[in-house]
Amino acid sequence: MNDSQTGVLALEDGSVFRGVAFGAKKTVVGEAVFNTSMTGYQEILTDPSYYGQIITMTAPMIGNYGVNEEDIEADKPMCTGFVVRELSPIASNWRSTATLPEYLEKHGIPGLEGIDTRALTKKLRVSGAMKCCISTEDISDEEAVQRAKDWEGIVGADYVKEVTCAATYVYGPKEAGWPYNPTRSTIRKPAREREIFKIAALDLGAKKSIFRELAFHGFEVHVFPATSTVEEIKAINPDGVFLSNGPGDPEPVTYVHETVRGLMNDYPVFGICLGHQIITHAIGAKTYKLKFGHRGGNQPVKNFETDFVAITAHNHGFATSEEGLAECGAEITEVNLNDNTIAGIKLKDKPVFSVQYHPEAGPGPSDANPNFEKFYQLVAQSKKA
Ligand SMILES: NC(=O)CC[C@H](N)C(=O)O
Repeated sequence: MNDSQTGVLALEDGSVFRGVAFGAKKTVVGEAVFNTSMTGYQEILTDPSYYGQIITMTAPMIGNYGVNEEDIEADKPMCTGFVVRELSPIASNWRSTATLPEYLEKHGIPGLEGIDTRALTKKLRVSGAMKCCISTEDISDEEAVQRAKDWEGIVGADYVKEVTCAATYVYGPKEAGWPYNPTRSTIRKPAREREIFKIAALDLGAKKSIFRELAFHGFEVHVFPATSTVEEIKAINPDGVFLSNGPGDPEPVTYVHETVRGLMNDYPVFGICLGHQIITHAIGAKTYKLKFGHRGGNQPVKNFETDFVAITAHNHGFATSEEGLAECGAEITEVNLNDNTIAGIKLKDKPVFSVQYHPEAGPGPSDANPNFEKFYQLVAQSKKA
């Protein structure tokens, strides 16, 4: 390590970690969060829900299999910065087209290695998610701490408008490579010989794998920008409505709450993560910021309707509040067994349901995948009725 390689990570509480710079040469500020997934760093980097965040991976070695053209949730990395304990000196995989540092450099994302990620994670667990600055340039510890403190933070900011699509597009079984997608390394059982339903999806910062799963289950997904109006969505006469994941605080995006309020009475609705939090607000209930959030692939969720526990993928820093939920017409269907936070809700008198976790995984276990089939059946039933 020489001086030009030293980088710094500073937290708003004054803690400073020094490490080795990789990726882009830059100074950035964001929310420090940690992800406990063992693999899937490329999906994590490109998940738009990480917009505004500096991700620390708790797995001790990252970068071993490089990066490829397929395992992406968006066309470029969406997080603000990336922190690892040890960057693998070798990137080895038959699908790999570049190394992790090359990829981050190309897309202007700074990375740090050699950070004591265990100490950092413990700090975040005790104190909660914190404002953070990482720099791969030559700045002092004091300046890095000051920059972290000066950052306005994620609460109250609308990040959805930064990551939603610019125009409407269609992603159906055909676009997903039906009957199977030969560019994916796994051949998926498609929605063969079943009726294809047309759904409208509000793109709040959607992961590609969610639309892929919807398409594989028999949905032609008409993707709409987050600012689309109720009239624009109703104009395509959809069979159902889907609300995607997305970054930031669910509370300030009131224009999305209103759109969903205007659709909820007329269509079956399914929401994932931010989509779940948006349904919460649309019915008049509340969300709150979790201390340090859930990010990883091993979160146990109990479903009261099936009595099953699923191991699920999570990436969220906010959660639905139990307060006032029943009065607003919702029922809790699932809870996270680690901390009893709400992991799923449904409306008592409407075909509307949502989950806080990620049934598409990407990366993570597929235990919760049946949620997509549940939505398909809900749409099929309401079409018949
Ligand atoms: N993955 C998501 O959709 C995240 C939702 C929201 N931004 C949160 O952090 O809670």
